[in-house]
Formats: sequence, C-alpha cells, structure tokens
Amino acid sequence: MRASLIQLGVDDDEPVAARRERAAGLVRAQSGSDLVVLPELWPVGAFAYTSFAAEAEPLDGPTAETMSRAARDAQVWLHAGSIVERAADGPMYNTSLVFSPTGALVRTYRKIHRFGFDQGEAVLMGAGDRPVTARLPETVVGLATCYDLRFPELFRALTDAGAQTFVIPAGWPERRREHWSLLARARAVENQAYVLACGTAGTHAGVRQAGHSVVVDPWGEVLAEAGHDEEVLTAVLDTGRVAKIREEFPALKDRVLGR
Ligand SMILES: NC(=O)CCC(=O)C(=O)O
Repeated sequence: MRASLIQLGVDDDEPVAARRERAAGLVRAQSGSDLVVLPELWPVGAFAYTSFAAEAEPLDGPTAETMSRAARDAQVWLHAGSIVERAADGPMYNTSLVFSPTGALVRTYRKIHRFGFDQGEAVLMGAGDRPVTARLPETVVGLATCYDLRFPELFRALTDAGAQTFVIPAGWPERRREHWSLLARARAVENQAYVLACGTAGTHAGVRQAGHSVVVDPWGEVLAEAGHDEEVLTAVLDTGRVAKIREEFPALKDRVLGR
C-alpha cells in the first residue's frame, strides 16, 4: 500500500481559501497512491484559536466539498486531516474526515483529547467520545489526532477494535518535536502497528511547527521521515507485516490488565 503524507505549510499570510485549493492540488498530484493524508486543522491552523469560530464549517462545508472532489479526481483514499467542525447543535469539534476514492465521506472522527489545558482548543472545542476505525482495502485504519498521541489507551482501544495502521494528523510544535518522534515510534512498537503521523510545516499564530512527519513500521523502524519544510512524504507499506509481527512476537496476547 502506497501512502503519501502531505506535510502542508500552514502560515498566517496564506488565506484559508487559497490554502484549500493548494491542498486539493497536492492531493490530485498523488494519484497513484492508495492513501493520502493531510495534517490537523490545516485550513485555519491548529494554534489559530482566535480564527476558529470564523472558519468553523459543517461536514458538508467548503473543505469537505473540495476534499471530496480531490479524492475522486485522484482516485485515492483520502484522510483529509481535520477541520473546525461547527455541529448542527452549535458546538465546535476538531473533526477528521476520511473519503473513499469515489469522494464519499466514509468516516469522521472528533478528537477525543483536546489540547491547551484550560485554554485554546480545550475550552473552545467539544470533545469526541468514541474511537473510530475505517476499513480500507489493505488495512484497518485507527484514527487519532495530534495530542491524542500522548494517550496510549486510545491506541490500545483502536488495536482492540482491529486497527493495524494508525493515521495521526497533527499540528505539532517544534518545541516538543522530540516527544512527537518518540511517541510515534512508541505507539507503533507497543501496538505492533504502522503509524502514519502527518504534521504541518511553517509558522502560524507565532508557533513554529515541527514538520518531521513520519512513517513507522510495526517493528518500530522509521520507513520515511520529513524535514521541517513543506513536502510530500511517501512510503510503501507491506500491510501483511502487522499480522506477521503480531504472530512471531505475540506480546499483545500477554496482556494482563485491561482485557
Ligand atoms: N494540536 C495539538 O494537539 C498540539 C499537541 C501538542 O502540542 C503536544 O501534545 O505537545
């Protein structure tokens, strides 16, 4: 399975509508990949808290509509990263969108762990309340978003639900880049699963982004890693390796707690 992670540059000087069209063009350019991934809250910027309300959109809003067309044109499965969702009943959520190659929105995931402690996303957004998986032709994907990476119990729940590949869009800051790289590998090793962790490049709302999107295999080896700047990171996943490693080194079967 060929996966392409679009480590999009998110900078304050690019209008949201322009970035949306540019992201769609980058998705179209990945035709030939099986799965394409965009980062967290890339239309507005994960730390652009003061713009969240103005840029919030429904699940059939401009970003979803543009991404649906891009997935269909490229004939790819598209994890379109996340948007600030404005729910019909009022609250905002940090919601990931997964499209099939026909352009159908097949899954949404509302980020469960909101970042900011008593500020920012944590106070502006509602929290998701359930883990979500999506069955693709070659793998079962478990969905998580950025700060979720710090909560291993979510990934264990996704593993229990059948996940073999974790897709993690993020807007992770440079200041904590070592945590990002370490935790991405940890989630892969402890669950014997692929990790596709797609961050942003650039600087928005004064927060320099870490970039360094990464693809980790179920043995914890880094298959591909991006630098700081905008780039498309591509890796070929041998999806049969998950079952093979889980069988040859059956640590998941030795669990004592939480079964
Ligand atoms: N957008 C986020 O969830 C940021 C998470 C983060 O900065 C961290 O966990 O550190």
